[in-house]
Amino acid sequence: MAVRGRNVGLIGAGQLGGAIGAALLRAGVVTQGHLWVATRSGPAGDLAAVPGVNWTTDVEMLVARCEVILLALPPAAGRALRFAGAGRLVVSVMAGVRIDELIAISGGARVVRAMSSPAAALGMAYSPWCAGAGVTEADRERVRALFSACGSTDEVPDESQIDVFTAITGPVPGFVAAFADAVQAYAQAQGVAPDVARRAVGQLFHAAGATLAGSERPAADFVQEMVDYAGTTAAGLEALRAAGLCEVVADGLEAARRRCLSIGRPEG
Ligand SMILES: NC(=O)C1=CN([C@@H]2O[C@H](COP(=O)(O)OP(=O)(O)OC[C@H]3O[C@@H](n4cnc5c(N)ncnc54)[C@H](O)[C@@H]3O)[C@@H](O)[C@H]2O)C=CC1
Ligand SMILES: O=C(O)[C@@H]1CCC=N1
Repeated sequence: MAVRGRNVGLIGAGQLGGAIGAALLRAGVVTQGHLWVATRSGPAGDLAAVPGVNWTTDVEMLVARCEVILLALPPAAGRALRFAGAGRLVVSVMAGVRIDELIAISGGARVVRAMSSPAAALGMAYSPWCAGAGVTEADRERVRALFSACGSTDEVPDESQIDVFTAITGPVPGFVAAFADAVQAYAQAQGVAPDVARRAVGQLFHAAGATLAGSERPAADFVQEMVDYAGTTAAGLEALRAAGLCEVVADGLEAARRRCLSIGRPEG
């Protein structure tokens, strides 16, 4: 295993860091006793209940002991951080913090800018990543091992794509919850009881997610099949297209992507 037996340091154990830490331990990518976690105030979140985690508030001590450092702090706190990370693999999941900033934070060149999501706790996150120039092939294997424990993962060639994925796959349930809420509100407006509407929407998105995730086919194929079927759903899909669904979704995701460029910065 590319990471097994090595000390891994996690800075930040909140919504995302806690989910990633739990995923690494559950998958055995990091063995008990080899996970060091730094927070502002010691043991925190779900990880606090996990045996064998080494807790600290001393980032430098964590860095001194660990070969791989995961940064899961808020962007502003991350940008303010400095540690002696030269010679270590540093992997960040902080929104908007660029590779050049990670080099300044860590003092090293083996930096990876990534994105993940709290779905890592379920082993269902999507974790894209972009490697800085100092990252070796062995480092790439370690990054794949870390993020395979969280769900699925891809290396991308251009770090600007990490902003795109911060918008799309960072939040879970994220924008899908907004669509589900609209569906539930429609059902309730038609007289369906809230608990029935909620159960129906939960099952719908569970089944739809499993269908889409279990196929290599583009989602457009599934849409076209329903249009070609020319039944009730086709009428609804035509109405959604006419109302500009794709454009509205793109506008929302673009607003989130643009926010990546400013979040946690003095002007942001
Ligand atoms: N929550 C989410 O759904 C997602 C979050 N992210 C990114 O993950 C990062 C963490 O976000 P969350 O987990 O939601 O934040 P959070 O607020 O839930 O947790 C932040 C953690 O960082 C620790 N921390 C803050 N400053 C620190 C410092 N100076 N030294 C050591 N520890 C420090 C806190 O003690 C806490 O454990 C952010 O950069 C965010 O953009 C990315 C994708 C999804
Ligand atoms: O909304 C946020 O800022 C964080 C980063 C991506 C998902 N959640």
